[in-house]
Amino acid sequence: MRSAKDFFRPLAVGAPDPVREIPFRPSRMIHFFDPGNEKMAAKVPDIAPRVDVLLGNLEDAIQADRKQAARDGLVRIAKATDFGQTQLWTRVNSLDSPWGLDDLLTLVTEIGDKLDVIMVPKVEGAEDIHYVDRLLAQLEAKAGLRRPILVHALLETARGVANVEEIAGASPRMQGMSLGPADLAASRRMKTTRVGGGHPGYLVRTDPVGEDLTTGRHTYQQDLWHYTVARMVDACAAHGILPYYGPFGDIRDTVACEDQFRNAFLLGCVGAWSLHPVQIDIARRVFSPAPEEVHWARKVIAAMGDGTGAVMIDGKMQDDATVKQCRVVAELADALAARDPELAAAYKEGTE
Ligand SMILES: CC(C)(COP(=O)(O)OP(=O)(O)OC[C@H]1O[C@@H](n2cnc3c(N)ncnc32)[C@H](O)[C@@H]1OP(=O)(O)O)[C@@H](O)C(=O)NCCC(=O)NCCSC(=O)C[C@](C)(O)C(=O)O
Ligand SMILES: [Mg+2]
Repeated sequence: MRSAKDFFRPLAVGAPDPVREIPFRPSRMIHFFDPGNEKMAAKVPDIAPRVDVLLGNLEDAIQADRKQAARDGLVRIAKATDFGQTQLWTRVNSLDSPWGLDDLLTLVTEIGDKLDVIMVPKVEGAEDIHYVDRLLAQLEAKAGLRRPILVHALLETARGVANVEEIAGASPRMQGMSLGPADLAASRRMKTTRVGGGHPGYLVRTDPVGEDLTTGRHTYQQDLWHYTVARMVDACAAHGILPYYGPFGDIRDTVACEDQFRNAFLLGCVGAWSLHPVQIDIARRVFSPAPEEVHWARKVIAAMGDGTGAVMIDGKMQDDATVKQCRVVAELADALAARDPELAAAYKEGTE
């Protein structure tokens, strides 16, 4: 482990200084697209202003013989597009694949000035982040980049989950983490065949009434991802980085997608992935606090003065801890309002 004194030193001569804090930028939806797919690529100019993050995916879901086309497509699109306030991310191929090294070499050299974050899949431990950290520093120096590219880890192996805290703290570049439920399920030998979401077999049942075991007993489906998301949220919060729910593969089931996203939002995640245009507005709705919540939070903050003591508002006790929760909601609302004029108006209404 590096000494605390060296932690914020560049890892290559001429590389930009690492950031000391991860800036909070709205990232309610990380919209995935295949940069080698002409139909999807053609939609980029329309989609870019509607999403917080646009991610050119090079890894899974891109066929082996289309990897080069996807990489070249991303370079072309990044050079030709003005993304405005929208962040540009990529997911490179895994570090043990035949493509991961060339992805990093090409992208940092060609479009490093446009890329905000590189998502690294199948991160197993701090050693994977250390490898990427040094390589990025070398490439940034070579390309003459002025700001460091940040790194996002995909938590999708059992070993990655076991090492989640050390991954979160492995480098000042660590921007955040997403849950990768499909690979994680396989790695854990879970018996699901889905990409995220629940399963009807994972449930609890109410106790029997009398001798009859079969009737009058309600079942409640449980959240398969609660444990992992909660661990990821704690690891991220402890290291000042941002947690995200990942993909929801049942594109048609917009209702369950919204539920899964909302669970993650309530637990502390700042966003989720959209795999299809239909999921963009779901993520926007879920990861933007409701105007009533924002108005309530501001009311509590105003009533709590210097933030200490206890007061009663609408029959509910408020104190030093509730005002902190309210600040989380109000600060998120301010950050989102600065990006989204419709939200700014909704958050303002009723407060004047
Ligand atoms: C699901 C698919 C095949 C359905 O694609 P489709 O063409 O069958 O759907 P559609 O409803 O017919 O599409 C309508 C229109 O929207 C376009 N379109 C469709 N999707 C997009 C998009 N994302 N961005 C931009 N445009 C899109 C599509 O091209 C079409 O255009 P058209 O009207 O001109 O014909 C398609 O949406 C897709 O490929 N999405 C991305 C999939 C992806 O990135 N998967 C990897 C992430 S999940 C993952 O990796 C797991 C993880 C984390 O690693 C782990 O848990 O382990
Ligand atoms: Mg995966």
